[in-house]
Amino acid sequence: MSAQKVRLGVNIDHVATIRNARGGALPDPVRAAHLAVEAGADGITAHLREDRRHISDADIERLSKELSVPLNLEMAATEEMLEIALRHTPHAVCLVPEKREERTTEGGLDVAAHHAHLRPYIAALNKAGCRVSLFIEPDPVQIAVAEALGAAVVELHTGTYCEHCFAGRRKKAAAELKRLTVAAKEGAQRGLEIHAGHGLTFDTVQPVAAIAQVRELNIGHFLIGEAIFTGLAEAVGQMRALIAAARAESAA
Ligand SMILES: CC(=O)[C@@H](O)[C@H](O)COP(=O)(O)O
Ligand SMILES: NCC(=O)COP(=O)(O)O
Repeated sequence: MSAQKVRLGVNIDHVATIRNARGGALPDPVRAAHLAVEAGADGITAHLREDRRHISDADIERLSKELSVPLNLEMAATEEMLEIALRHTPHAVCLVPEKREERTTEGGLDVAAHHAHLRPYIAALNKAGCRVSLFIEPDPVQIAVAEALGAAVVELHTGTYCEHCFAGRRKKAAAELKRLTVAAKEGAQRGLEIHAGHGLTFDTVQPVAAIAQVRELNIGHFLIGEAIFTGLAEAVGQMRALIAAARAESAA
């Protein structure tokens, strides 16, 4: 059986984190985006946070104008962000939960709890031609609600799986991987496109890439960190190769 390709979306947020540490223009996250594309990224992901701690409005404007690959704009489901998304109409909008005091995204968006707010919000994005993705936990209720809300895509949160891996909690990691696998199957059966991401590294990516229904992985923090040591092109190329190998092996 031939393996279907898993797209790699490179998240460039943390190039902007380094830039913002000094308040100037360097390093330029848009330059990193172009480099990632040259190295084989199929798309670019950028999270415009309410507090603008990394990606800025100007970055989104430049990415929207300059990219030759799809832009996946991650954002909280606020009125301010809706206005920005409708102005730029990126290829995809991924709705994520956001807390100002968190260090990073701590889990999936509870689409079941927020369905009344999300229904018209997603409809407005769909109407504008944006492909709506919901960043959720690998949970059957969340999957069912995502479908009912009219999202085209769910991005399954892999952060818990990665944390268990790093801490050496092998049984818990295996259980979380199972949850991801079951959720991916359930989502695909409901007609949703399955993406996954958060916290993935060279060591954790392959079991997730091997899940048959996964079509796209979004990876950022690790790749930008690895780029310090090997360069971004090498880091992206190595990640691409690991994903392709895992996919080929699972299809064999
Ligand atoms: C939603 C998500 O997983 C990404 O946005 C990622 O977390 C990078 O952004 P932060 O590091 O600011 O959370
Ligand atoms: N949605 C996940 C993403 O874009 C990248 O997350 P991370 O690799 O920076 O943790």
